[in-house]
Amino acid sequence: MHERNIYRNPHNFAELAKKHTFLTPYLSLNSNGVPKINFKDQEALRALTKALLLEDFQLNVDIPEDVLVPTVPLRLNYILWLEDLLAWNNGFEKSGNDIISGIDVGTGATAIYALLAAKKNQWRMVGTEIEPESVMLARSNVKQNNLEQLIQIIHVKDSVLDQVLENSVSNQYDFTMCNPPFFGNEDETDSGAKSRKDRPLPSGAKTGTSNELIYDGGELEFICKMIEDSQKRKCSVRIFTTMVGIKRDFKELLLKLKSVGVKNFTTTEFTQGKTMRWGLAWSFDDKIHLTPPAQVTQEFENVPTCLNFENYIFSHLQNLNFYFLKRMSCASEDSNVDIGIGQTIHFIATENTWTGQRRRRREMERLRNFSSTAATAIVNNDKEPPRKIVKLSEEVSSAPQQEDSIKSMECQEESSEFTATTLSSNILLESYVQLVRDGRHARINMSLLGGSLGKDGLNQIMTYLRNSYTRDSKNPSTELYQLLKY
Ligand SMILES: C[S@@+](CC[C@H](N)C(=O)[O-])C[C@H]1O[C@@H](n2cnc3c(N)ncnc32)[C@H](O)[C@@H]1O
Repeated sequence: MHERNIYRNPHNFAELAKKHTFLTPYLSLNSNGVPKINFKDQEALRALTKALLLEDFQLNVDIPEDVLVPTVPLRLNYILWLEDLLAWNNGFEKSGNDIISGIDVGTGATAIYALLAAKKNQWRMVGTEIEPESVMLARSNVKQNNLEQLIQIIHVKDSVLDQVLENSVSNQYDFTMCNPPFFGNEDETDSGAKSRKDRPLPSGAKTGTSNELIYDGGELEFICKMIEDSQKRKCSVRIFTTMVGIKRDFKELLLKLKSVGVKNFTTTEFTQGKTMRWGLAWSFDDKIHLTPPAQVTQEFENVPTCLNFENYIFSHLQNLNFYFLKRMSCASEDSNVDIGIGQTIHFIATENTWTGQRRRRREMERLRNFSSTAATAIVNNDKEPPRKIVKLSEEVSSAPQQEDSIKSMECQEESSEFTATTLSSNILLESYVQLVRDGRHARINMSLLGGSLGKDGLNQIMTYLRNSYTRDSKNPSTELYQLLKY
């Protein structure tokens, strides 16, 4: 189970039933006198799902008889994985009204994924569904939870992604998700040999109408169609994902991805008790992270409260002639990457201005002692990159991110003109730098986005920042240190 899944520890059914009394009739005692639920009883499963959604997500959901009863822990695993995928890409730098937006293909009568995503993360969701009855029930569940602002349920005809993405624009959706119909025909839905062997049913009761569970050709065919559709609409969605129920389907699915030109894909495992499912994610954008990006972290203790640490580090990076694409304030206690409260800077380095700094400083020191005129001449010959300490205005540190990015770029030296040619020609390093300040404790977390230097480059810059800070804190009369005091 995902490490953030709140259901990692066993449920306390007695406590749950005290608050949600409709669960009480389904409780019995095991041999140790501990309350248990019979997961093979569909009614009990339905009551448990309703109680968990109410208790943990304040979602009031109707699950009519004979429709698939979604198990909450397994569904939550998928949502948590999507959170990870988004966090590895810094949430695609959303802010304000520009919120995360996803599609749940085959949302079902309960619209469970759309409801969880909207309620837990305030993501904007479109749920697609082919069964008219399920569309009606899903809409009613959305309305009942006052989530119409965030969730739209679309009735699709015979299409997997084509119809919902028909009039979409570039990057309109951050992700798609899907729990595909599992079976190829009616016979397979009997919990007979084939289904047990290929896609073991959850150890609980078999629930769901035939139409919900069957697709001609089974999940393999459904996901292959989804992959084909994704190629046609590759610009509309950043990350396509689906659940996979039969492990051996991966072989064909990966071949299918290759056949449509996908190089960037990943798989994951979802487990809930004895039930095992898998996740498949792919993107046509090779810069999107589907696995955690390389990271380098440095902690700083006893940072003087009078020092504006974020601006201090930002100024150092600025003096290295980096290009700043964006600067964002972040306050995400709940975030997947535990970054607390602070700032994130997205930068690109196209020239190595950070190594050999100590040698340059010593050289300068020596020359200063020798003769100021001679020093100027020799330093110029040494092609010392232009240095300018920029005092950042309060406005820059607190302004909304779009303006930040422009202002940050305006703060650059003239020599750092930001052009597409420079960028594409020689990117040494592209990174997010997260700066977190908590009283006298500070943390810098750098995540690699790209560039020829890779993680080595991150380590070099972190060393440079650590050494600069150690030096400046021993000698707080330095110009930079003074300028960046509150
Ligand atoms: C296994 S159920 C998943 C339901 C729900 N998402 C869940 O996880 O509990 C698959 C759903 O996909 C729907 N479905 C089948 N073909 C579809 C299509 N082409 N487009 C959208 N939904 C489809 C079925 O009606 C069913 O509700």
